Amino acid sequence: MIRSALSYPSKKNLVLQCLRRMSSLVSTSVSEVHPGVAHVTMHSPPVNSLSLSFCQELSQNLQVIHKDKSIDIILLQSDIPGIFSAGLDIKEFTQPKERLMEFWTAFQQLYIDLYGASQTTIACMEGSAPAAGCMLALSCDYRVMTSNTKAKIGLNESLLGIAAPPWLAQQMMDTVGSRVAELSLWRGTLYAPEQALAIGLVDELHENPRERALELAVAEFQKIPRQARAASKTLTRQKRLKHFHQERQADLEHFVNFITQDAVQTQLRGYLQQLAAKKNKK
Ligand SMILES: CCCCC/C=C\C/C=C\C/C=C/C(=O)SCCNC(=O)CCNC(=O)[C@H](O)C(C)(C)COP(=O)(O)OP(=O)(O)OC[C@H]1O[C@@H](n2cnc3c(N)ncnc32)[C@H](O)[C@@H]1OP(=O)(O)O
Repeated sequence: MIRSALSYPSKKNLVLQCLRRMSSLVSTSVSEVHPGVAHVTMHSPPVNSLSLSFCQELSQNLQVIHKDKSIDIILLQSDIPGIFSAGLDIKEFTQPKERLMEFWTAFQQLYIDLYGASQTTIACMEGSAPAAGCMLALSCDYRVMTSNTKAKIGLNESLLGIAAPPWLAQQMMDTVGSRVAELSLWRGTLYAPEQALAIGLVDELHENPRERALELAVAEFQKIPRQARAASKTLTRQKRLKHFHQERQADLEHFVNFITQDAVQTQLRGYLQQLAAKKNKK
């Protein structure tokens, strides 16, 4: 589905046009909402879970935007009410080895494309962001979350019988500090907005995260010279990315070995059943 949210007469932008054509196939759309500011909107019902194709598409869109010098701020959002992203598509974890490898490689690439973006990125969270949904938010430079207490954010992997990969755990540590991250990781805590703000997992709460993110982008962030924003990001993220590239293959092997264990597969099937049971009770 294509979003044509061009709300002002912008100059012809071939890259964005190309993105819109690509986006018409699947579940992300890109639109320029203000000069230099692009919305990347996730719309993969019911819950924006990150399947192989969704990861690949989001990455592709980000890669095209990275090359577009006219865009210097990306606002990542969802158009599904109450949901930012439910994290990785759990059904992907039960696939054969070849597919698991492709899936994890696409997820790693998404991390590189979002965390490593030279543009300023803002996560506009109007709903929940568990696990890899939280990874998307942590990879952005700034996080605005709804104040609606139904929304939750955090790394709940342990409750599925798995653990976050080291690079995601590191993002959490970098954001909230080692001890809070450590407790959050083993407890699998999902935080309500006020709690998330209190520990620094999000930067702001707002009734309307999209409106606030656009205001921040235009009134505050665009006033800081673009090259200075990008250089500051490099200071804090380059070392992490370099390490990630060195460990990427080992991370892939570790994931496949871990996720294919019988005990882990049993836990994951149980978790999927819990989700289905919860839905049937509604
Ligand atoms: C050191 C070891 C390293 C090795 C690494 C190993 C593993 C990788 C580890 C970590 C990386 C990241 C992992 C993940 O992201 S795992 C996913 C975690 N996500 C969740 O736990 C979220 C689960 N979902 C929910 O809590 C809720 O659905 C929601 C998001 C709060 C929304 O609630 P709502 O009430 O609106 O919807 P429903 O619950 O009714 O769901 C609707 C529909 O969607 C299906 N669904 C929900 N979430 C997922 C999902 N993540 N994947 C696949 N499907 C999902 C749900 O089952 C319903 O489906 P149905 O067919 O019944 O309509």
